[in-house]
Amino acid sequence: MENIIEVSGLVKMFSNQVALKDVSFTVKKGETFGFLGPSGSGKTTTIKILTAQLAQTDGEAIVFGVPASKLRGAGYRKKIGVLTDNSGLYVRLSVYDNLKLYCDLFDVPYTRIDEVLDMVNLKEAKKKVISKLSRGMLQRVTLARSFLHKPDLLFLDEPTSALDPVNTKHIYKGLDNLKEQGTTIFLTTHDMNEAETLCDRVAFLNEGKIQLLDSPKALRKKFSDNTITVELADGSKDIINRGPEGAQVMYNYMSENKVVSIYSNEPTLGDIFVEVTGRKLS
Ligand SMILES: Nc1ncnc2c1ncn2[C@@H]1O[C@H](COP(=O)(O)OP(=O)(O)OP(=O)(O)O)[C@@H](O)[C@H]1O
Repeated sequence: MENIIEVSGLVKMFSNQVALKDVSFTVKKGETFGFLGPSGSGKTTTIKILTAQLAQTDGEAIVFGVPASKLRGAGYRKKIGVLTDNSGLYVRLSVYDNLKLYCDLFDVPYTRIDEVLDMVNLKEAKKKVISKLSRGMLQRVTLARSFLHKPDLLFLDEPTSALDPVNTKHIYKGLDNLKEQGTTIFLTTHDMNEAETLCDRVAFLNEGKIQLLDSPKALRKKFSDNTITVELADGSKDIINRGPEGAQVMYNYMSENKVVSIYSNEPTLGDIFVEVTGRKLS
């Protein structure tokens, strides 16, 4: 499968401080790639390098087959969408008028505005002035703007950090839609459920390096202790091993009608991150 992003040996220093020590990964066309790490681990710095807003100190960052630093032309601008905490919106204009400006910039018909506002559940606020929006509403307008022009590659830096669960779910549906249309998504988040829900693969960034990279499912399997917990009718719990011995124990419980519920002890992505790095994600 074609690689849309190829990063190898990426280093970024700010004065004497190392933000990225040695980062390497690839992102395939059409995948949703989660870039996870604790605060200050270099996620935003990586997005800025990949979108030509910052120059790396060393290493390679290739996007669409060219060095990221060369992505400045109008052709590339149309292929890439970016959501960061810098909203880039005119605070005295309405939501609609802001998006109209971006339609003009990207040569997109105004009919697209209602489509993207629908995707972020914000149709009713279209006439509101930006300065009067709540933090969550502002995040949704910024998100709508980031994919207004149907980019091939979308960078989302913590897209749901200010949203309530209903809007978060709505956004997930919208992102699924974009994925179905072939958009490649590079996503940073602190929210491990979000990563599990949206991402085909996740990379754990810590201390300037990638510590793990795989699909959430493969990581959970790799770090599983191969046990399941059985909750019994008397309120007690038994942890049993998978395999023939555990099967016999399970059979006995079942035939004595003692089983209330059974669940797997696979770790969450958050558990795995803590185990590998000894650090919490937020
Ligand atoms: N312009 C800058 N000048 C100096 N240091 C910077 C600059 N930008 C980032 N840093 C430092 O680089 C490191 C990585 O920052 P970055 O913003 O990439 O982290 P992050 O993983 O995105 O964090 P968060 O999850 O809090 O957004 C931090 O130590 C930060 O202080």
